Amino acid sequence: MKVNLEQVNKTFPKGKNDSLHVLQDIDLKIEAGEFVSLLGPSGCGKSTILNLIAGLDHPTSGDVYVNGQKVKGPGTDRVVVFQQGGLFPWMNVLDNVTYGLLLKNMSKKEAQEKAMEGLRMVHLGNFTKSFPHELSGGMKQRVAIARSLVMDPDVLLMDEPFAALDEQTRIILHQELQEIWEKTGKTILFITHNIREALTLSERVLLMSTRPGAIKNSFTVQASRPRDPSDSVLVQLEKRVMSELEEEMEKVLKEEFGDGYRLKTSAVRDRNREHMGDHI
Ligand SMILES: Nc1ncnc2c1ncn2[C@@H]1O[C@H](COP(=O)(O)OP(=O)(O)OP(=O)(O)O)[C@@H](O)[C@H]1O
Repeated sequence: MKVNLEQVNKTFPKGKNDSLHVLQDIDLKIEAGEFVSLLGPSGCGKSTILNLIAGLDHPTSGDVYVNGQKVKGPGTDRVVVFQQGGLFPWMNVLDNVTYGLLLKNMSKKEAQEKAMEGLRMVHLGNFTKSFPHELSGGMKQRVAIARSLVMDPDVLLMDEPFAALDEQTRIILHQELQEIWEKTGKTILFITHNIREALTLSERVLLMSTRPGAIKNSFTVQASRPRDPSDSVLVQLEKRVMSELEEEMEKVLKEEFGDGYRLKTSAVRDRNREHMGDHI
């Protein structure tokens, strides 16, 4: 077992005397080499789970294990790729990717060779001297992915890494990430709001219920790769996931707008398609 959460609860303090129960009794297992997506309505605690695995925060109760070891803080066995790649603007692409390796006391020559390998994997071998401001959003995220991969983490944690990108770029990055996953066999936990994105990329999609977040259902995606969104397996699965996600979204909206609120059932579907460049 690569990642294991056992009965994890997380509560944040809210104001002086109140608290917010964000995660409830989360049991989550990810096998070595698995690509798992975490899908759920806004605020259900997806990023909180990722932060707990990354060791950026601690559970209120329950335990988080990576490689059988209890997570006590951040470690080089786990790397996070965020929505904004967080590149150093004053460093060129090669230096950005080399940076973490030099911190591991690798020689400059070896670090640069490894960085070049990572950059070639994301097809940016010709952009080593460019600075982040000279790159498109998609290229910046590819540098961020290369920077994470060269650290050779056991687990790659991706928190909506493509959410800020345009549709075409996102589709290209989906292809690249699938290739990277197949080539490296990394264990990946990928957070997204987007059903199609989750189904295109993952072997397993975990659907979370609204706050306090719990794992509501797990869907195994058995479509062949490279994935084609029109594959009948994916289309059928998308419908099932969508109807369950709609239930959760309706709960969130009722909380926000009052009990009389009814979600138009097409709204989630249209939003997902719009996100994925499918303007039907
Ligand atoms: N450090 C914190 N202190 C207080 N509340 C927090 C903290 N971090 C997250 N929360 C709250 O916990 C809830 C879950 O947040 P989280 O970011 O994990 O949700 P999410 O499912 O990733 O949401 P989204 O999809 O909108 O990014 C939210 O209501 C958020 O406001």
